[in-house]
Parts: sequence; structure tokens; C-alpha cells
Amino acid sequence: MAKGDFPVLIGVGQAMSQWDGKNGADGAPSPLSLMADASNAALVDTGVSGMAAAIDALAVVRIFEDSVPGDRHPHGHNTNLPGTLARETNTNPGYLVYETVGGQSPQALVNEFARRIHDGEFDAVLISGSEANRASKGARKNGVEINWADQDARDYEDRGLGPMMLSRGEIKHGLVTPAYFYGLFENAIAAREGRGRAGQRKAMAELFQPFSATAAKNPWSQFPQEHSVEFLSTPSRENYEYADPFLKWFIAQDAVNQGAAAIIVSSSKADELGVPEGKRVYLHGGGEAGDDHISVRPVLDRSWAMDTAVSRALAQAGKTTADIHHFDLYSCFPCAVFSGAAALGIDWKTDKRPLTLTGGLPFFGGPGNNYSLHGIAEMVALLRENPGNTGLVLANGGWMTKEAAGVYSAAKPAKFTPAEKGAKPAEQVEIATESCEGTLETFTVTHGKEGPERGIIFARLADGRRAIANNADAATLAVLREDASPVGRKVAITVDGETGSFQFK
Ligand SMILES: CC(=O)SCCNC(=O)CCNC(=O)[C@H](O)C(C)(C)COP(=O)(O)OP(=O)(O)OC[C@H]1O[C@@H](n2cnc3c(N)ncnc32)[C@H](O)[C@@H]1OP(=O)(O)O
Repeated sequence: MAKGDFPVLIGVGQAMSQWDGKNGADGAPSPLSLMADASNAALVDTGVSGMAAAIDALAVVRIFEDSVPGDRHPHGHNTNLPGTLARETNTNPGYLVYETVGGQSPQALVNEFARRIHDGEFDAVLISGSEANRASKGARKNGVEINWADQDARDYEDRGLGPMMLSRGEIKHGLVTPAYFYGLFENAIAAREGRGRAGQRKAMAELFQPFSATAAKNPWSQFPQEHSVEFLSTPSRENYEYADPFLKWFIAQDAVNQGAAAIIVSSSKADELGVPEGKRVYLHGGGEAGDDHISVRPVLDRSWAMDTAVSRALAQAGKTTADIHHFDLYSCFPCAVFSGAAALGIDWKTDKRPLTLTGGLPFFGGPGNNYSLHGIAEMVALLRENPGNTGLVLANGGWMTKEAAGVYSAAKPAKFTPAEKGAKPAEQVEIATESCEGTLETFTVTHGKEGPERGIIFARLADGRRAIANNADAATLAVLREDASPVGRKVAITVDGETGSFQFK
């Protein structure tokens, strides 16, 4: 182990299964089997026989089931995913870790282990993750029994759930599902752009149509079907309203069985193992930032954390957006891509460079915290074929709460500088807790199978504070359902315990 070595990605792998329980239990994947398939593919992809024996650290991206308190599926629990993955890959790492919550994890782990390899702590690291939610949903729907219970005696570092990404006030107002948080961002963007609901749906559909076209050609996609702007922007049985302004196919799809893996080694280990130059991809820059709870963020129509993580990664790589040939921007909802593009200074309508390599979370699939490991796997493959090119991966966790960006190229950088500790925002908005009047800042309307259910609003007071409310009578809810954006209208908020009701003035 040599201190000061360059970290280099030398192997990537992906796995996907369409198993949904309709034809019985045979061939059912599990989170572990998908991780193992992807990891073994990554070990083979290095082209080095005996690669498994060289792995001295192993990191697993936290699966969704272990990312929320309670809510366990009935298929038995794997109590040691890192240890069982070591067993299934015939690796013998001295250090194993189960990462904390968030979709930033794949890029954050690359940034972290690149630093630790550079520091001389490890020589060869396997990073992997997966989700088998399609199998879980399918097994339950079809009454098929599958068993994921497993264990291993190896010690591992469990990084736990990390700090809560929602505040008590947000939870009390029903802000409990990613689509509701992102609906607030999306409607803030729509209002800034002067768009009503139909206009925003058209813009979101125009952004995502090429994503679906990319997914249709990607063999690892869970939903490989190209959709038209018309289909994507129009409510239908197949594209139902979920949380305003989102229809089903504007949302990260969680019914997936997907796994991915990447192997990073020190450059001296790569030399010792005889890894060909054509396999090597380098991390040129990494940037990270963490934002506050959404209700105290001053700005809702773009992401401070994305702006910061992206500019740090670019600066560290000595690049500007104009130097980047390939992007994989996190795409759980259109507003994440609009915000990522804004952070990069890209005009998504006119820029010719695709913003996804995979097809994105609604069409390629949204495998929980692990999506961006697929983006990294695609990026490594593309950069190997285009050794003079540079690519950027933007990984997003929570509600644009945790961001990690990486700049990659097959060209060896002049030097490697580890990513700095994640930045934190300086400014917060104060929350008003008394009955008050304000101006509607953003909103969403949640939907169930029977139709619209509840409006959730943020309003700004004349003194700059923000009020949250979520109870409205039918007439008020009907105003939120009009095509014209209600943002900017005066509202009265009446506090009742820990929630508030609202009425337009
Ligand atoms: C940083 C980040 O990554 S944030 C993103 C994190 N990820 C998420 O939040 C995941 C969000 N995604 C999801 O929850 C899911 O993928 C969904 C809800 C979009 C789709 O889930 P699926 O399992 O594919 O559900 P599907 O569309 O098959 O719906 C199941 C049934 O419920 C019905 N249904 C569910 N919701 C609705 C609704 N709002 N309106 C009408 N029908 C509905 C469907 O019509 C369907 O009925 P059927 O079985 O009779 O045909």
C-alpha cells in the first residue's frame, strides 16, 4: 500500500431481473443475489484472475428496507449484507461497511474510498448495492414464498440511518413521501417559469422523453420502453396522478430488481495485477454538500447542495461544464434534473449532451439508494471507449438533501485531491407557528386511487418567515387543482395544534 497513489476504477458490473412472482418461486432474486451477480461481473470485468483475493475493503449501499424505521417485508432479513456479499464473491476484505441512507451513497463511497486508497489505507475496494423490490411486491401479490433471511459472522461497520431528513413539522403536515417533497420543488420551478400544470407537465415530458428513449436501448433497464411526450404529459390509467404535478412516469420507479458494483484500486495495485490501461478510469474531482430540512431552505426552485457539490467537483477536476462530454444526472423526479442542469449552467432544451446514460430512475429504474452506481458503471464503460472524454455523475439523496458529484476520465489526472468534507448551508428560513397570512410559495396535492386527497402548501409571510399548512376545504382544494398556478396568491393560515388549515383570501 503506497500513500499518495492514484485511485483508479478498474471493474464495473450490473444485474437485472424481471422476476415478479407470476410464474412461481423459481429464479427469484434477492438483494444479496443481485449484488453478488453485479459484483462477480465487476470482478470479471477487471480482466484480472485472482481479483477477488486482492479485495481488502467492501462497502455496501444501504438497501431501502434498512433505510426506513419499521416497515419490514415478510421475506426474512439478511442481517449482514456486507459479510454475506464477501462470502458470495469469495473475497476476504479486512474492512466491511454498510453505508448510511441516501442516493448520494454510490458517489460518496467512491469519493471516500478514493481518498482512503490515496491515504494508503486500502488497495482494492469493492462497492456494491441493489434493490429487489419488484420481487418483494410480486411475491406478495402472487402469494409466492421467498426467503431472504441470511447471516454472516464477519464484523462490519453499520453507519445506520444518519440524521433525520424530515422535521417534526414536515411529518405532522403529511410530508412523508419523496413525491410530496419533490412536488413542492417542481411547483416552485413551474411558478418561476410562469407555467400552469399542463405547461409544467409538457416541460417535464420534454425533459424525460429522451430518457425513456435511452432506457429503451439499455439492456439493464427495468422498463425499456420509449414513451412519447403526449403519453408522459397526459393523465391516464397507466400514467395516473400521484402527487401534483407528477404522474406515475415522472417518478422514480421502485418496482425493480437491479444491482450494480464497482471496483477501485490503487494505481500501484493496478500495475501489480497487470490491469490494462484500457480498463482504467480515474476520478478527477469529487464534491459533496448536505442541505437542511426542506421547510427551512430559503430557495425551493433550485438546489443549493447540488450547486455546491457540482461546482466543487468541477473545480477540483480543473474543468468547467463546457469540458464535460457525458452526464449522468440523478433523475428521481424532473425537478432533480432541472436543478442539476441549473447547477451545471446547462440549458436542457438546447444542450445536445444527454443528461442520462442509463435512462433515468423512472425508465431505467430507481433502485433505492443505489441508482448512481449504475450511472457510474455506465460512465466507466463509456469513458473506456472514449479515453479523451470527461464525464460527470451527480448522485442525490433525500429531497436534494445530500449531494455527491464525481468527475471521471480515462486520462490520468496530473494529481489526485480528495473530496473536501461536505459543505453545509449558512442560511435558514424561520418557521411561523401562529395563525397568519402570507403569499403561497409552493404546493402539492396528494392523490390516492380515488383521486385528489390533500393539499400541502408553503406560504411566505411579509416578515420573511414561512408557514406550512395541509388542511383545506373542498373549494380551496379545487383552487389548487386549477390549471393556473396558485403560487403568489394570498392565503390565510389557521393553526390547529401542530398542523394548519388554509384558505385563499
Ligand atoms: C433521492 C430519491 O431517489 S427520491 C425517490 C425515492 N423513491 C421513491 O420515492 C419511489 C417512488 N415510486 C413508487 O412509489 C412506485 O414506483 C410507484 C407508486 C410510482 C409505482 O409503483 P408500482 O408498484 O409500479 O405500482 P403500480 O403502478 O403497478 O400500481 C399498483 C396499483 O395501484 C394503482 N394505483 C396506485 N396509486 C394510484 C393512484 N394514485 N391513482 C390511481 N391508481 C393508483 C395502480 O393503478 C395499480 O392498480 P392495479 O394493480 O389494479 O393495476
